[in-house]
Amino acid sequence: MALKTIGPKAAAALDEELMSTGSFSVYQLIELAGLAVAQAMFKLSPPSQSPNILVACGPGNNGGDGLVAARHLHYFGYKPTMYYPKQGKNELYQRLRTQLEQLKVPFTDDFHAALSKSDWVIDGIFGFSFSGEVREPFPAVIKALAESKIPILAVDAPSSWNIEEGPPSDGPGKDYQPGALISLTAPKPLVKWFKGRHFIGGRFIAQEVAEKYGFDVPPYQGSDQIVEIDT
Ligand SMILES: NC(=O)C1=CN([C@@H]2O[C@H](COP(=O)(O)OP(=O)(O)OC[C@H]3O[C@@H](n4cnc5c(N)ncnc54)[C@H](OP(=O)(O)O)[C@@H]3O)[C@@H](O)[C@H]2O)[C@@H](O)CC1
Ligand SMILES: [K+]
Repeated sequence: MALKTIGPKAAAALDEELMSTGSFSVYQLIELAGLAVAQAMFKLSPPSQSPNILVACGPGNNGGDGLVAARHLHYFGYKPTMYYPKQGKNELYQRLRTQLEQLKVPFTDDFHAALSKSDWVIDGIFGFSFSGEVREPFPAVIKALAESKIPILAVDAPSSWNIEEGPPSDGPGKDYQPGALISLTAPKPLVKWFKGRHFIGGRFIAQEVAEKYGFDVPPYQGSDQIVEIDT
């Protein structure tokens, strides 16, 4: 049976509906999404095996998920390092950054040096609002991710992939195939081209909302914020 997915327009509409009719704040959604990302990381490799996690964050909410995930990773026992070259305007991002700085989580400008010292990378650069060609300063970062042998957990989408059409046929993300992906709330159409371990997170969708948008709430167990599914 084909996995039910939601496209970028439906995903953005769902976000809007959660925050209007659903009365959620973006703070809550990002917090729960980021917690799910951190849990997926723990499931993939605990801090005893891979303490050094490079968290690459973009300017939107995908980056916000990365900032929150890093805070939880710190408390889980990892040593996250942040690469956050283009901070978005929303005041929320500054709050999340300050929370990390207070924990002495380092922020670096040198992505390549940080990558060489990492055990895993979390790709929180672009999510469902990415479109077009990758703009500066991210092409070199995406290229390094595509070429790296270090395992990667992508948040909601492998950054630079077209949300509906998958991996780009050209450009820095041409050969980018991360080993793990966590789809938030529901998989996006690009999962058709994804070959690694696949988790779903974002445990804040009521059954009737999922039905309205045409996807399934996965079978979360106990207090888990994530479910691993077959790709
Ligand atoms: N309900 C859910 O599922 C929830 C989902 N959540 C998460 O939010 C994510 C969606 O977040 P989002 O809408 O803020 O946008 P996102 O994908 O982070 O990136 C957009 C930014 O990237 C940039 N940009 C775009 N194209 C570019 C290019 N070609 N080259 C370079 N830059 C480019 C552009 O910035 P600009 O360059 O315009 O300043 C824009 O601001 C979603 O995937 C999930 O992870 C949860 O946190 C909450 C609950
Ligand atoms: K991403």
